[in-house]
Amino acid sequence: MTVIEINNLKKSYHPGKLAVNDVSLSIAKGESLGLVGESGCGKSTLARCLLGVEKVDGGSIIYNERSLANASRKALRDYRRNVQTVFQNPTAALNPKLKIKDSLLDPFLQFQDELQLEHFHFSSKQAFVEQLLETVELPKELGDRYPHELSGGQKQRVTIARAISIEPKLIVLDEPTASLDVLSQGAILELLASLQETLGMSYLFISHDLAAVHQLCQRIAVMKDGEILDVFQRDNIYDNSRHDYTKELISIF
Ligand SMILES: Nc1ncnc2c1ncn2[C@@H]1O[C@H](COP(=O)(O)OP(=O)(O)OP(=O)(O)O)[C@@H](O)[C@H]1O
Repeated sequence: MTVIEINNLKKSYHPGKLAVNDVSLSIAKGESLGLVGESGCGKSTLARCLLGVEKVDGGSIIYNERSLANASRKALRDYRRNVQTVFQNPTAALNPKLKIKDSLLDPFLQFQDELQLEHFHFSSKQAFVEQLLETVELPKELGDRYPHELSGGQKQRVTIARAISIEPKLIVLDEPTASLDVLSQGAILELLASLQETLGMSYLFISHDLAAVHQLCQRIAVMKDGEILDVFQRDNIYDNSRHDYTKELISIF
C-alpha cells in the first residue's frame, strides 16, 4: 500500500532555476526511503514541499488517493497529523521555555479529538509522557527538565518521541543525525529502525550520508541538481546499472 506519492513535483525559488525538477517518488507503508545527494541538490526543498511549508510550482502530492492541491481542510489536517517531521537541529525544534513533558504532549493535545492510538495509551498526561520517554529509551525523570538540561542526542530522542506520539503514517527525517557525534548517530539510527518495526511507520530519510541511508533504508533515491537520478533497492546498490553519479557517491562511502 502506498502512503504517499509525489508526481512530477517542481519548485523554483529563482526564475529559470528549479530547486526541485520534475521529481516523482512514492513511499509504501512501513517502508524507509532514503534520499541522498550533495548539499544544495534540493533534498530539504522537497521535504518542505511535502510538509506544506513551501508552495509547489508544479506536479502533485497524493495522499489517501487524493491530491493535496484540492484537499478539504479536514483532509489537510489529517495529512498534517499523519506526516510528522524530525529535523537536523533538535535544539531549534524544542521550545526552550517548555519542560520536555510539555513539548511531548503538544501534538497529542492538538489532535486528541481525532486520534485513535493503537500503540500508545493515554490514561494521564504523566503516564503518556513516561510511555513516550521509555519508548525512546530515555529515563522518565527527563520529563521535568528543560531542553538546555539535555544532551543533543537526548534532545533528538525527545523530538522523535514527539513525532511518534500521535502515530503518524510517515515521518520525514531531514538529516536527523547530522548534528550528533558518531556514537549518538548510530544509536539514533538503531532507535529509528526499531521504532519502525514496532509502529509500522514509513520514513523519508534525507541525508548526505550514504552509509547512514544504507543502514536504515530499504530503498534509496539519489538526487542531483533538483532531479532524481537513480532509485534502487538497498541490496542493488553495487549493481552495474547504477547511475555514474551514484557510483561516485558509493566510491566515497
Ligand atoms: N528559501 C530559499 N530561497 C531561495 N533559494 C533557496 C531557498 N532554500 C533553498 N534554496 C536553494 O535551493 C537549492 C536547493 O536547496 P536545498 O536546501 O533544498 O538543498 P539540500 O539538498 O537540502 O542541501 P543541504 O544538504 O545543504 O541541506 C539550493 O540552490 C539553495 O540555495
